[in-house]
Amino acid sequence: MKHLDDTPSTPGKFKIDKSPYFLHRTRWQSSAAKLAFWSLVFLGFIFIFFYRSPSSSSSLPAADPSRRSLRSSPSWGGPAWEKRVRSSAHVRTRSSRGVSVLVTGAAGFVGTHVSSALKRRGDGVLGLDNFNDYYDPSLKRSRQALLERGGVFVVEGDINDAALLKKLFEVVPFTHVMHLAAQAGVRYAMENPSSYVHSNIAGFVNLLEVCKSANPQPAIVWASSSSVYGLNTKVPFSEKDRTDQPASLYAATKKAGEEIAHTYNHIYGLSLTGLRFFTVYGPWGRPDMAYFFFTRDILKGKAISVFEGANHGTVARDFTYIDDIVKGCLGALDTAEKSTGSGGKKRGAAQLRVFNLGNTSPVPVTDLVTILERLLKVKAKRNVVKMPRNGDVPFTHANISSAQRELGYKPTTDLQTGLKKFARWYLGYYNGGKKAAS
Ligand SMILES: O=C(O)[C@H]1O[C@H](OP(=O)(O)OP(=O)(O)OC[C@H]2O[C@@H](n3ccc(=O)[nH]c3=O)[C@H](O)[C@@H]2O)[C@H](O)[C@@H](O)[C@@H]1O
Repeated sequence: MKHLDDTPSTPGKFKIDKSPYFLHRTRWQSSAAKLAFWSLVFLGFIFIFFYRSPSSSSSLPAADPSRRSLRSSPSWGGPAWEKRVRSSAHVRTRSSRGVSVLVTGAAGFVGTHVSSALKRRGDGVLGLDNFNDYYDPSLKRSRQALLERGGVFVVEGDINDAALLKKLFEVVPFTHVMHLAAQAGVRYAMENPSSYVHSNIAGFVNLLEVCKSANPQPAIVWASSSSVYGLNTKVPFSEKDRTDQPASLYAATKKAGEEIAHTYNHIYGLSLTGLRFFTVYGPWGRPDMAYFFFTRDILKGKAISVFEGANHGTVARDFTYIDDIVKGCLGALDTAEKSTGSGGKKRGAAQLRVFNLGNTSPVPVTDLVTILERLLKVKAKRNVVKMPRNGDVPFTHANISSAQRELGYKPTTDLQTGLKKFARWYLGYYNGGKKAAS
């Protein structure tokens, strides 16, 4: 699989296979032939309906409510589907270290990059994504198309769908789960709080329930967030610092995830590693993030709001480039110890870890805008406004010594270099900025 930076990425460039075929005109010789034809079509429909119906491929009783919700979700199941699942999750590397990973949120920004990196090195990867419309789903579909060309099948489904998750574990004994599916975004939590509870808490618990019962249990690496440091003022943020003052509901759900991870590790022996990502950016990124929509608005000539802190204080972020984050994720998977339970029973103490994955050099948001202006060759229309009370924190700064020591994590991309790669991708994907991101 090619590296994601090098991939031609304009949505219009994805070619739909158009196999040449010919329509043969058939002259019906008799009405008996017509009758036979339509009877066959009818029988074909009946066969497809029963064969592909999930209810025919699951052993759960019909009264199970999770199965009812399944009826409204996209269809899954059946031998052809299982074959695709198995083939995508098949380990191709000759090394005995090859892993078979279920990546949730695979059509998301980090999920696409991690899935692609795992596949490139020969690991088995199966993606799962619900393709929700928090941001433009066509970007997620483009990422999916990219992954599928590289041999990664992305199953369309939700982490709250227990029957689907169980089925996936029945088909593939995943050694690892890379759990990246989440409701992201700090500010949106004020608009749609329940979506955070649904994905980041209920969905996570549902996934852990299935993992704890799986035999063998997988090791789980999952995305926490730098936002758990909340109102902490001690810098740089270390994993030992307090995280009991979240400033947003988003942060609170990620913090809750860390506590939930502790519980499942303690009771069931699940091996769990949480990664606190620090403002990840790069090609194929998230349109809800500032660097992304600043780029869109600068190119459109639209004014952008640049936040400042109290008393004209600087607002800064420890922006971290996606390739560095991917290396951290792979380091976490490679050093994850096996879970110790089986079939829901703990047999010994299991690994429980949390790491900062940041860049260790915070950059003011005003500097981010200046770099974008230089790269896009367009002057931004800046409105400097007081940071609204919407869950944002004034600055982040990671201490990464723990990840360095345990995962071999060493970020190497500064903001200037990373944004250059992002801008190149953005201009290619959105046709020189003429086709604006939504
Ligand atoms: O590191 C993290 O844990 C989090 O990083 C980002 O959250 P954030 O750092 O707030 O990233 P952006 O929303 O892209 O904001 C970046 C900076 O731009 C500022 N900003 C944002 C929006 C705006 O209109 N103007 C503006 O100046 C923000 O205050 C912030 O300092 C992600 O959106 C979260 O999902 C993630 O968990």
